[in-house]
Amino acid sequence: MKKATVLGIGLIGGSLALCLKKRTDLCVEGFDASETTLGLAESAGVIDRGYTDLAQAVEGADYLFLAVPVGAATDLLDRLAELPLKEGCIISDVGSTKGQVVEHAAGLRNLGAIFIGGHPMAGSHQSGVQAAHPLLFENAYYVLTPLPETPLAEVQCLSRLLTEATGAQLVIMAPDHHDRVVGAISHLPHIVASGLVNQVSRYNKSNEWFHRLAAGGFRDLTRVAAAHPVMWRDILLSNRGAILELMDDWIREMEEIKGAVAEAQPEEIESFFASAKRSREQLPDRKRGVLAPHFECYVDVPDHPGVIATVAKLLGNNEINIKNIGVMENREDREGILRLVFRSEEELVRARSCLRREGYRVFDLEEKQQK
Ligand SMILES: NC(=O)c1ccc[n+]([C@@H]2O[C@H](COP(=O)([O-])OP(=O)(O)OC[C@H]3O[C@@H](n4cnc5c(N)ncnc54)[C@H](O)[C@@H]3O)[C@@H](O)[C@H]2O)c1
Ligand SMILES: O=C(O)C(=O)C[C@]1(C(=O)O)C=C[C@@H](O)C=C1
Repeated sequence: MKKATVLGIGLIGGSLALCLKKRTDLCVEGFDASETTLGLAESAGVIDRGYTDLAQAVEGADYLFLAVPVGAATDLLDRLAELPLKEGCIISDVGSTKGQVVEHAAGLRNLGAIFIGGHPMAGSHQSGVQAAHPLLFENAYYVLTPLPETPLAEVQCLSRLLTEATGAQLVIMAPDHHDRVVGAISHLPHIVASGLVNQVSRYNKSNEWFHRLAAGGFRDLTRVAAAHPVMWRDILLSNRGAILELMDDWIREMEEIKGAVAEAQPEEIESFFASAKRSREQLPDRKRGVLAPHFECYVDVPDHPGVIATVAKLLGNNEINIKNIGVMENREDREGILRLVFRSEEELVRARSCLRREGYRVFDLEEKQQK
């Protein structure tokens, strides 16, 4: 039996381990600095076996996946280069930045394995193995960043394994291209969200109404600011070049709108919002992509345990099979939204009317985006 070892069994490593365990016939082992994490992961069936000893964890492995904060990934690669890895072993990672780790791996003479950078474009503000989920990467993009000299056979082999295990859509990109694009759509927005939270929190120290009145808009806009500070520290430190350029552009963008407000220019202000509205509405809908499940609906549900089972049972009793079920997390402290996917339009139509009969509010994708 072939073996994959995931190094770092947190949100992403745990989710990947679950994917590999559920959808491939690999033996899936784990390495983590925390014994408690390994114990949790073993007892929840996330990994077959866990180790705090790196040499034991990677011995005989056909695949290694580094899923630690990006600052720790380069150290781990150095340690791996000192160990006898299995001939032909493929090493990948899941880090949010690619330039630094890919360059570091290429510079390691004795790595004794093929390194191919990777980054699943799905995640959450949560962390730790408790938040791991086998459907986390379903339909998401999953970027691989091989170098021109990386053997094609290994890229194809890794790509096939990840497609089968995660249900994600694999794409190939150059590391620096990845870092600029992801810098703009993930890293800069994270800085802006955290900056907003810090600014309001300073005001709140002398007047508690700032936090009390923080409603849907502020909460939706800043959800990601609750993420793990170490992970984000490492992301910023490993993508400094791209992030500094993006921050300059952001400051210019703010200066422009500040100027329009200062000069009381209604047309400029309106055009600032109008162009943002147009672009926001044109953002591609991932769920309508190549892997698109077309027969889906969304359901408002109260945020209490057992609600997924209740909905699944109701549909099951009416002989409607759910192909996929997921909880959307974008509305903190309010009722949740379940996303239900069916195999046919006929099942979708019957599910809608069955749920509505029971008093659930059911809506489609466009309505969900307006919420
Ligand atoms: N969270 C997201 O949304 C997201 C999405 C895509 C990619 N990523 C990337 O995935 C990686 C992991 O992020 P996460 O959210 O799963 O973090 P996490 O905090 O949930 O998990 C990290 C795990 O690594 C372990 N660990 C840390 N340093 C270690 C070391 N030196 N040796 C052994 N174990 C170590 C921790 O004990 C923990 O179990 C990061 O590189 C991050 O950039 C995160
Ligand atoms: O959804 C979130 O909470 C995330 O922060 C996920 C997110 C992102 O910014 O989109 C965060 C970092 C990863 O590298 C990839 C995905």
